[in-house]
Formats: sequence, C-alpha cells, structure tokens
Amino acid sequence: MSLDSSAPLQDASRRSASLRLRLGLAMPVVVGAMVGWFEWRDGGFEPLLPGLTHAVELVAALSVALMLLVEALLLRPLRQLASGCEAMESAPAPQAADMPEPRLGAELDRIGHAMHRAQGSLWQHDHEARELRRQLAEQRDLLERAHAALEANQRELASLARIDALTGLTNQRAFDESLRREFKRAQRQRGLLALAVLDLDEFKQFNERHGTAVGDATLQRVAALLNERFKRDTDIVARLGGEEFVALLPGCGMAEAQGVLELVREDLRALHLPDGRGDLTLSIGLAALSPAHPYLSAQALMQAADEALYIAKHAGRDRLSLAA
Ligand SMILES: Nc1nc2c(ncn2[C@@H]2O[C@H](COP(=O)(O)OP(=O)(O)OP(=O)(O)O)[C@@H](O)[C@H]2O)c(=O)[nH]1
Repeated sequence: MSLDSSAPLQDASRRSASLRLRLGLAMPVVVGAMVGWFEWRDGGFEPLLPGLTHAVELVAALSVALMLLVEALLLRPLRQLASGCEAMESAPAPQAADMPEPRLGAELDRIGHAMHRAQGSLWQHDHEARELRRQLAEQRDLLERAHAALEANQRELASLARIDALTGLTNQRAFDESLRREFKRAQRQRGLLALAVLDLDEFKQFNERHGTAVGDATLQRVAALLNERFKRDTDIVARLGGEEFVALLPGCGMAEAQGVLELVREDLRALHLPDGRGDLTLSIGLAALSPAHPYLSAQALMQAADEALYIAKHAGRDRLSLAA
C-alpha cells in the first residue's frame, strides 16, 4: 500500500482558495452592513437613497482594500508556508551519514575529548610527581643515614687519631697536648708533676726470639700493667711508639713516682718473659717538676726524663734513673 504524501498539501491549497472565495463574498456584505449601520445611526435610510451609488462605490472600494489587506497579511504567508512544507515533504529524507553534525555539538565533543585527555595527562603527572617525591624521601633518608654514619666515622677517626691502635693507650700526639696543659697548670699552681719515660730493654732481641705477634702481645701486657699502676683520674699513660711508654703524673713528686715505677718494674719481671738474657726488663728515666725544682718548659721536662732514661740504658739497663 503506497501513501501519497502530497495529498495533505493539495488539500491545504484547496482550502486556501476556498477561504479566499468566501472572504471575497463575505467582505462586501460585512462592509455594506457596516456602512448601512453608520448611515442609519446618523440619519436613517432616507438620506441614504440619494447617495446609493456613492455608498456602493464606497463598499466596493473598502471591500477591495480589505481583500488586499487580508491577502497580503494572511493568505500570502499561508501560501508560502504551505509551499515550504510541500518542498520539505517532497525532498528526499537525508541519510544519517550525510547529515552534518550540529556545529555546537561537535565543538562540545571536541572540548570533552580534550578535557578527558588533559585529565589523563594530569593524572599521569600527578602519579609521576608522587613517585618522584617518594624517591626523594628515600634518597633523603639514605643521605641522612650516610651523614650520621660519616659523623660517627669522623668521631671514631678523631678518637683514633688520639689513641694508639695496638695498646689503646693515648698516642704521642695527644700526650704532647696533655704534657703542655699539665705543665702550665703545675707551673701556675706551683704544684707537682712527675714524668717517666719507660723503655723495654733489648726488645729487638725479644721480637727475634718470640716473633712480632708475641712482641705485640707483650706491648699490650705492659700497657695493661701501666694502666693498673696509674689509676688516678689525672694520671696519663701513653705509648710514644715502638717499645717506649710515658707516664705523666700530675700532683706526684719524684719520690712517690719512683715508688710506683719500681712496682711496675717488679710487675714486669714477675711475668717472666724470657728475652734471651733472662726475663724482659724495663729501663726508666724520671724527671719531676716542683717549686724546688722548676723547669722552663714542658719540652725541658721531657728532655730531662729522656736524658735520665739514656743514663739508665748506658748504666746497664733494668733500672730507674732520676733526672738531675
Ligand atoms: N712486636 C713489635 N715490635 C716493635 C713494635 N714497634 C717497634 N718494635 C720493635 O722494637 C725494637 C726496638 O729495637 P731498638 O730500638 O733497637 O731497641 P731495643 O732492642 O729495645 O734496645 P734498647 O732500647 O737499647 O734496649 C725493634 O726491633 C722494633 O722492630 C711493635 O709495635 N710491635
């Protein structure tokens, strides 16, 4: 069954022509009636009769004018609308693919896609930034730990720089500082300060007989002996190097120091460490600062103790020699 799509349009066109015809007939009647009513109201039908021709002309003119007005304002637009509809109806239906997308919709779509891509990109950047922050925190943590380890190492190094690695005693550098400090203090306070230099006898032979490892162990035992004998907080025992030790005894005079040092010599002999000639022995040089026996400087006191040691060695070793 086929549908005639032009039928409603033809019907509308027919109704438009019929309307025009009815208006053409009704208009003179309506206008005539109106003119008649105005004439009757102003003076009845008597004055109308002589001017009938004039009235007919007036009705005809007004009817034509009204017809033209209706034609221009109503009928012509209606016809144009009808022909427009007719054209739309007769045009082939556009395929969906051929239909251009509305411009606004396309723009909104493009903006939507761009925003979606920007959102993805922002999310990616945010993710990368978080990852970078995490790595940065890790690196900072590592750096802080490395810094702490470095500080600990530096402290240890500084401490090692003041300590003899083999015996754990104060080393020469730290001892020199202590000697200068204690000497000045004793001078200022007119106090006592004893300084002993202790040197193992014939230690070269001892090493050769027992080996360096035993020699090392022996140096450690001597260090322990000295630590045992010089226990006061103010006592300072150091290893100057090789088989040479020192004991700095603030507040200690010559006689008191001599007594303790003789005990140290006995302690060592009691260990019975054979060196080829007999047991290992010590030679000691002792010097002491006192108001009665001043020295000009810490170096002078040290030199006096060294000279006393030299005398002890040349006097046959295994003895304590007092500085003059
Ligand atoms: N085992 C060991 N031996 C050392 C160390 N330092 C120095 N010596 C040794 O101590 C010996 C010192 O020898 P010398 O300076 O001739 O003195 P000595 O043999 O004790 O002779 P005198 O001092 O004159 O009695 C050398 O053989 C050094 O090698 C050490 O740290 N460990």
